Amino acid sequence: MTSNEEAAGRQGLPKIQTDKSHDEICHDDSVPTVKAQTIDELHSLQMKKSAPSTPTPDKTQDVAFAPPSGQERQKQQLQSISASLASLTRGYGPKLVKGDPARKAETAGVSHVTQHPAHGTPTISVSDSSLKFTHVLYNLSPAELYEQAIKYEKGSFITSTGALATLSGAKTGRSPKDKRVVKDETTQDDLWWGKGSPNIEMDEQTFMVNRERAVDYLNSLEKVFVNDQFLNWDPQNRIKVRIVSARAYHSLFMHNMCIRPTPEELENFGTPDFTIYNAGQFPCNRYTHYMTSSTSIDLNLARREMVILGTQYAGEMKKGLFSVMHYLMPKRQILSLHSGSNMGKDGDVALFFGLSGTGKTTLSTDHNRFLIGDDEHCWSDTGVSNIEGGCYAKCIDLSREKEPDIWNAIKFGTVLENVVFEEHTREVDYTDKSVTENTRAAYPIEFIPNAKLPCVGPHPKNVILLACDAFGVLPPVSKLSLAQTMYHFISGYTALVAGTEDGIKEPQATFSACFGAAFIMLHPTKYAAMLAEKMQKHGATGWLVNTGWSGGRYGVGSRIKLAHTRKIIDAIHSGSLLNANYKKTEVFGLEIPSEIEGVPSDILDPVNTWADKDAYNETLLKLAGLFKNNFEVFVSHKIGIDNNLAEEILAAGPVF
Ligand SMILES: Nc1ncnc2c1ncn2[C@@H]1O[C@H](COP(=O)(O)OP(=O)(O)OP(=O)(O)O)[C@@H](O)[C@H]1O
Ligand SMILES: O=C([O-])CC(=O)C(=O)O
Ligand SMILES: [Ca+2]
Ligand SMILES: [Mn+2]
Repeated sequence: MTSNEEAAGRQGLPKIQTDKSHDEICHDDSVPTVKAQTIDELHSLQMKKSAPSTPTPDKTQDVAFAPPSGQERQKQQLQSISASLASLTRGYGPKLVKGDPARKAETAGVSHVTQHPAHGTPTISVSDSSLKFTHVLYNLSPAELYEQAIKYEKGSFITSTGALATLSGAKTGRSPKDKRVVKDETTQDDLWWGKGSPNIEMDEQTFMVNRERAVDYLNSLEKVFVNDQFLNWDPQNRIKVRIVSARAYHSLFMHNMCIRPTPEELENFGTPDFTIYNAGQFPCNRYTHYMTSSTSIDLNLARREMVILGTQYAGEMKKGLFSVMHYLMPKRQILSLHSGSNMGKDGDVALFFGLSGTGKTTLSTDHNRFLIGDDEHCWSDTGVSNIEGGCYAKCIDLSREKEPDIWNAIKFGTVLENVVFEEHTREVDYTDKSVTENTRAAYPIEFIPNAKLPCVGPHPKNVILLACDAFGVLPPVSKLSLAQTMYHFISGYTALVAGTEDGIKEPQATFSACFGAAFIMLHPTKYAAMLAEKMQKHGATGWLVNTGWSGGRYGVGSRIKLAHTRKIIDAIHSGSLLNANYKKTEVFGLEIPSEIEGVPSDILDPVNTWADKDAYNETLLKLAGLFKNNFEVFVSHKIGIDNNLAEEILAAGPVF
């Protein structure tokens, strides 16, 4: 107190007198006090250490047969991660310690591992990197990842519904032109290369240069996130993946998108089958051979590794792993598919194929059916299995009324990418495209109330091909012959409307083989042949559903109402559409129904909805021409199904 204040006090308020006449001690409240003597002790009481999830070995057991102790297992785990992060020139990995570097008290007692060169002589540190420790944040929980993101990553906020809003940085979509695949003796013959292929080659040496760059970057950090998780719900064909990343956002994204191991599964995880090094904040070196920008997404199938430099868009990890599955699964006679999948109460399964934005997630998330998965599946001899453990929904113009299950899934634990929210209330404005049109929500599949867990189902009954036709000439629904299904599957038509692929802003017709050419590794006809064989064997019916324009092309007509598309899909699922009356359209030769419950009949034949019939015919022929041009490369290609079908497929395209 200053003397002025003292003076003011003396003049103003009366001096407080404490009554010391009573003997009792004065308590400021009546509740019992905490058991801690110091603040640090109090804080140490707040958090319980996680209990070990497997019993500690019985001391009386023979030591040789005893499972490793908790400490031993921790050490093995760190050794495995250190090996993952090893620089290939130095031959050994970084010194690791588990836990958050900000919580010194917690990490101090944890054992650390150093891996020295094989010859075993004591090493004299010749580089600064071998003097430092890297903290490993291993399979953190969503709550822990939220804290990491909010504390350390600019642009991380909790929205009013509890989701974690994040920014993916300069890239808000995938960069297919920056994808590279190592061409070696094996992949040279196995993979699809050249015109139309997504696999742009790089050599082994260049891969190593980029790998070293990513690993050095990650090792230079104080801490890295490591996720050990699974892909594929089919237990016989499960793949173990490790994701090393620098951002809590990336770790939470993959926590949601891959299958989450139980504590027991995690303890017995062992060596991963595939590892991603995500150094997305750090660019590749543009002077490196094969590099055409600062972004590089590199896949090395022989080493079972992927390196990401120069893009923080999390979808690269998801779709990078999907590419890997597109290689590994067909080797086992299992078909990998860019499709959603759901199942009715009677066990009828539907697949939803389609390029980005055509409705796989929206239409497979159906309140009346069980969701198996929204984007990536396998079709094996035993049925369908989801590759992933979560969904990745487009959020632009999301509404509670039209997509209630997706709306409700955006809660605590969900990653919300690139959305705009109100500064104070943190309410998200889903119509706002200020950051990007490709706003996304990534959530665990359990967030959908009627998810089918485990995410597997029997053989599909319906195969629905979705196309968002910006020309407005494809019918809202057509029933396909097997040959037509193959023709449209190989064509993979849509008109891209939004910017999922970086740089595409204006709508434009796209053909992408197997409805996902960006991710396939083998020639499209290999997947098509497998699909034909499976559909034939299990008696599945193919459908083409236009979720795009009606009443004119983009700019003139409007997008088909989601409510109408849902009615069409309902009629496919129930089997009622199979028995409707059909007529064949001109040019594309598509079978279209005359009526569907809940859908205005006049929209079923697109010619009815166009005011200008000449414009309709002109546009129809234009689109048919685009189909024909696109299919030319496949005409010379032998489609490895029986010869009759191969010829039928060629004849199943537009005739004009
Ligand atoms: N008639 C319609 N049918 C389906 N979707 C529609 C329709 N009209 C508008 N939409 C909107 O189109 C978008 C479809 O996106 P969705 O997330 O389902 O794409 P996707 O096929 O899953 O793509 P990706 O592979 O990129 O995840 C949603 O935003 C949905 O609200
Ligand atoms: O990969 C992405 O960014 C989103 C997606 O599902 C797709 O494009 O098919
Ligand atoms: Ca999707
Ligand atoms: Mn997709």
